[in-house]
Amino acid sequence: MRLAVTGTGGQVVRALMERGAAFGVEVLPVGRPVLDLLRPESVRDALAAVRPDAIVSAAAYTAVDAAETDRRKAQAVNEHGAEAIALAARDLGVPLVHLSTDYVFAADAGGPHTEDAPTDPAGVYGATKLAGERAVLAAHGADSAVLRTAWVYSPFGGNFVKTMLRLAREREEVSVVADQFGNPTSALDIAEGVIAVARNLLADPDPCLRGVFHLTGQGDASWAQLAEAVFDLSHEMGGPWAQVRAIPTSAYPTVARRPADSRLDCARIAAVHGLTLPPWRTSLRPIVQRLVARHHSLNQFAGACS
Ligand SMILES: NC(=O)C1=CN([C@@H]2O[C@H](COP(=O)(O)OP(=O)(O)OC[C@H]3O[C@@H](n4cnc5c(N)ncnc54)[C@H](OP(=O)(O)O)[C@@H]3O)[C@@H](O)[C@H]2O)C=CC1
Ligand SMILES: Cc1cn([C@H]2C[C@H](O)[C@@H](COP(=O)(O)OP(=O)(O)O[C@H]3O[C@@H](C)C(=O)[C@@H](O)[C@H]3O)O2)c(=O)[nH]c1=O
Ligand SMILES: [Mg+2]
Repeated sequence: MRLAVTGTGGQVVRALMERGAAFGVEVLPVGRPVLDLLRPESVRDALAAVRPDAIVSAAAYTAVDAAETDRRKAQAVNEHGAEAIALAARDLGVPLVHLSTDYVFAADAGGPHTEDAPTDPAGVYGATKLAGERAVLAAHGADSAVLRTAWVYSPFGGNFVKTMLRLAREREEVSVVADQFGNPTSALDIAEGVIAVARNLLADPDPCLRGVFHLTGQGDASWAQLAEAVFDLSHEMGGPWAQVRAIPTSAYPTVARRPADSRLDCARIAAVHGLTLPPWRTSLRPIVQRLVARHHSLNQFAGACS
């Protein structure tokens, strides 16, 4: 299977590049400057050029706080860019797997949320991602799966787990909000899920396989619990450790409001696509291991040169 993926440096695209080979999938990253979601007219030809059997839409404007003051760009990428990809997939006659987010749910709604639960994004990022889901389903709903995932971490790009390890090197104590709950999810697990869904779409025209699905790691956490798990694993592996100081959201002001409980119910994708991701703590371990090991080897290198 030739799988075109939008973006080149993002967490999910890099996870797909790493995992693709093991699954017999040729992963073809297509990103800037050739495919630029701010130039929707660039999208169709860029994707057509790699002759994909299926397309994964993994590029997005993901800076949650910056989106609040950059609405036009967030909307251009997350809504109009997503629509351009769906129109291209429709033109090329190939299935589309589009990624979306738990931040489509309201700041104060209780989870776990099913796919049919009401959405009401608290911020611009979530609002533009929700508009993107709708644009994708309107353009190519007959052959698209929208996968809402959450709290993505990986050895790649920028993410909360990497931020926590950096802070643990700098400080003895890190204050982290303990009243926002979600489902931490490994980008490497998402990559495997995306490949499985793309295969199912190619193999079977059943409409039940299309539409919106929730796909996260098993189990939930607060950001403070996730930070604690990162520090404990890191410590066990000889990496940095810090004390987590559990704080309320009110003590950590951010530009964007975030959901207090964006936990996702993943029963539908389990029933329909036969897909369940591992518990987040299981997948976190090898990723912290890689990040700690990478830091050690960088330090050794720096030592050898000084
Ligand atoms: N990160 C998270 O915690 C979560 C992410 N998601 C969703 O999952 C998907 C993948 O997220 P993730 O891998 O973490 O994303 P990252 O933030 O790691 O990477 C963003 C990707 O989008 C690309 N991109 C941004 N702007 C443009 C543009 N104008 N034209 C082309 N490409 C662009 C980047 O390009 P470049 O390669 O050039 O850097 C990069 O590849 C997204 O749809 C996101 O909304 C859902 C839930 C949680
Ligand atoms: C860095 C830091 C963050 N926090 C808080 C702020 C916020 O409420 C929470 C998470 O912070 P971050 O900004 O790292 O995470 P955030 O950018 O909100 O992560 C989100 O990204 C988008 C793309 C998604 O789709 C979501 O699923 C989710 O993963 O932790 C602390 O309490 N202490 C800290 O030191
Ligand atoms: Mg962030």
